Amino acid sequence: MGGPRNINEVNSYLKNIFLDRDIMQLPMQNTLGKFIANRRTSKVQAEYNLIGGGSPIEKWTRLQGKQLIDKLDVMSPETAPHNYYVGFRYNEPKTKTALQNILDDGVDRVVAFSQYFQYSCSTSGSNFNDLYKQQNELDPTSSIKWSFIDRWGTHPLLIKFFADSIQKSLLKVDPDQRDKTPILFSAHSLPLYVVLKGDTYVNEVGATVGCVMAELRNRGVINPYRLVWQSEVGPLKWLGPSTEKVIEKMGTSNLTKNLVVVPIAFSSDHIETLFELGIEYRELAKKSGIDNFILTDSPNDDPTFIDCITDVAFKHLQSPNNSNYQLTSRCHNCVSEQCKITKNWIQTALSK
Ligand SMILES: C=CC1=C(C)c2cc3[nH]c(cc4nc(cc5[nH]c(cc1n2)c(C)c5CCC(=O)O)C(CCC(=O)O)=C4C)c(C)c3C=C
Ligand SMILES: [Fe+2]
Ligand SMILES: [Fe+2]
Repeated sequence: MGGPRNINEVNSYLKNIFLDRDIMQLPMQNTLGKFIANRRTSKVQAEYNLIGGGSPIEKWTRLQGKQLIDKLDVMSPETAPHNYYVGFRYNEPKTKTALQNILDDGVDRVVAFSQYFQYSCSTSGSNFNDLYKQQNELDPTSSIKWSFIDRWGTHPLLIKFFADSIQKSLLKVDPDQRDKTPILFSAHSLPLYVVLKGDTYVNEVGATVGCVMAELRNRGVINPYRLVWQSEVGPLKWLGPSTEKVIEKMGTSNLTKNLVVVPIAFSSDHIETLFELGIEYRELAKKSGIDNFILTDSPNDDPTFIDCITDVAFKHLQSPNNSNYQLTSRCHNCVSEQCKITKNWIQTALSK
């Protein structure tokens, strides 16, 4: 996704999002997309101001990349030296910039590693579509051997990371209330038409939650849990129940005074965790009667998480075709010509 590095980049960042037909299809997209972006700019700028004046997503992604390659050099000397390049979708450093750097460095073997754990056409799919377009333009003779890591939402170390951080958070609840405290898994929502088209994201987020809860049950944790959806934006209908409404109701109906909230679909901190959950919903919870609102840490540079991405990359390098039969299959009702072209390219790239 990427994020604005300062508030002057917010408007162009939002325009890039709302003009991308892979993330949102609007009538008269060129006009309506720009209109929504312009109308949203000052509100979003104020939110970025509250989290330090820009998104920390690049800082975290670079820290993750650096630690990943250092570990890989030791674990997989036969594929060393490893390097990492950051390719964001809506702000610099974009995929085009990353690819230009890759070509300038004379690299001939690249793994496109999506940092979304769960696959959606609106996120990883949009990035792979953009990657196809950029490589077609900058490297038309295909000097690079590509392979792809598209989803890893049930990796055992990812599950361990979330289970550990939930257990750590539950310790912040009084022992007599601890077992009753609800665990609220919150993921970025999708417009309903994307879900109905057959996008696999919702199922994949459910699978992550299922594995985390199975791990916690194994450890004797008996708390109730729910999966809820955050960050709706624009005029479409979105998948619910919404994180905001569930928090409010849990508080006003006196269901609980303690709540553990787990951002389950983000690999690092940014506006959706730091502002929306950490500031906006924390205040809402307080107003609604929830005194103890506990937000679990994002993966960022947590050692278990770094071990997780390293293991995902390591196993992939040993067997690069691992998960790609799923990647080359299309949504049941996908009508995007670009998805078809990209998936054909991926199939061809893999058989090279
Ligand atoms: C799993 C992650 C994400 C999904 C799924 C997703 C879908 C999605 N997002 C929008 C629109 C916006 N997203 C915005 C910010 C944003 N989104 C994600 C992740 C997912 N989006 C992240 C990590 C971020 C934050 C980036 C940062 O701060 O560094 C924004 C901009 C902020 C705002 O205006 O609130 C928009 C807009 C749509 C339409 C969509 C599904 C189709
Ligand atoms: Fe988003
Ligand atoms: Fe698709």
